[in-house]
Amino acid sequence: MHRAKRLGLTGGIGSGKSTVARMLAERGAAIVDADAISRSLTTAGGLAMPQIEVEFGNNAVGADGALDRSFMRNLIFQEPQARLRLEAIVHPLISSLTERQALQAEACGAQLLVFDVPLLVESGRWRQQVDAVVVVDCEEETQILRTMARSNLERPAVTHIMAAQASRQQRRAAADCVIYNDGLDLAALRQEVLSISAWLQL
Ligand SMILES: CC(C)(COP(=O)(O)OP(=O)(O)OC[C@H]1O[C@@H](n2cnc3c(N)ncnc32)[C@H](O)[C@@H]1O)[C@@H](O)C(=O)NCCC(=O)NCCS
Ligand SMILES: Nc1ncnc2c1ncn2[C@@H]1O[C@H](COP(=O)(O)OP(=O)(O)OP(=O)(O)O)[C@@H](O)[C@H]1O
Repeated sequence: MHRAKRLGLTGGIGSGKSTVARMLAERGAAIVDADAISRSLTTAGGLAMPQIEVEFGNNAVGADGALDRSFMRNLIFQEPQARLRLEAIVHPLISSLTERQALQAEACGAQLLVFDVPLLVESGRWRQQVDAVVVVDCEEETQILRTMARSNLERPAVTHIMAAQASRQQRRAAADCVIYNDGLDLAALRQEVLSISAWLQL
C-alpha cells in the first residue's frame, strides 16, 4: 500500500486551525481531527467513559451518559492535576484511533493526511509521526476574542486554557511552516492555504 504524506496541523485555541483544515480538505486532503475523536470518546457510550467514571466518579457523567464537560472544565480549573489524569485516559485512545483513521484514509487512496491536533507540540510523540508541521498562529488577543465569540467561555476561562497550552514561541519553534492568521479575512486566509497547497504539491 502507498504511504500518504502526513502533515501535522496545530495552533492554540481559536487560532483557526480547524478552518485551515477545512480549506485543505477542499484541496483534497484527508483530515484526521483529534478534537473530534476526543469528543467521540466522551459521548454517551464513548470508549473513555468507563475509565472516566472510575477515575472521577459519577459526578463527571451527565444524566445522558456523556462526559459532563462543564464539570470537567471546572475541576481542571481548580485542580490542574485533574487535567493530567483525564489526559492519561483520553490521549492513548486518541493515538490509536487517529492511527486507525489514517490507515483507513490511506487504504482509500488519500495522498495527503492532515492531522489536526491541538496539542501536537505539547505531546512530543507526535513530531515523529508526521513528515512536516504547519502551525496556525495569531495574536493572543485574537485567540481570546475568537474563542469567546464562538463559545460561551468568559475571558478568564480562555486565558486559563491558553496557559495550559504551549506558547506561540514554542509552537513556532516546532513548525516547518507558519500561517499567520491575523488581520486577514477568510478569503485572504484561503489564499495563504493555496500557497502552502503548492508547497505541499496538492
Ligand atoms: C476538558 C474538556 C472536557 C473541556 O471540554 P470543552 O467542550 O469545554 O472544550 P473542547 O473539548 O471543545 O476543547 C476546546 C479547546 O480547548 C483546548 N484543550 C482541550 N483539552 C485541552 C488540554 N487537555 N490541554 C490544553 N488545551 C486543551 C483545545 O484547544 C481545544 O480545541 C475537554 O477539552 C477534554 O476532554 N479535554 C481532554 C482531552 C484533550 O486533551 N483534548 C484536546 C486535544 S485532542
Ligand atoms: N481569518 C479569519 N477571519 C474570520 N474568522 C476567522 C478567521 N480565522 C478563524 N476564524 C473564526 O474563528 C473561530 C475559531 O476558528 P477555528 O475553529 O478554526 O479555530 P481552532 O484553532 O480550530 O480552535 P480550537 O482549538 O478552539 O478548536 C471560528 O469561528 C472561525 O470561523
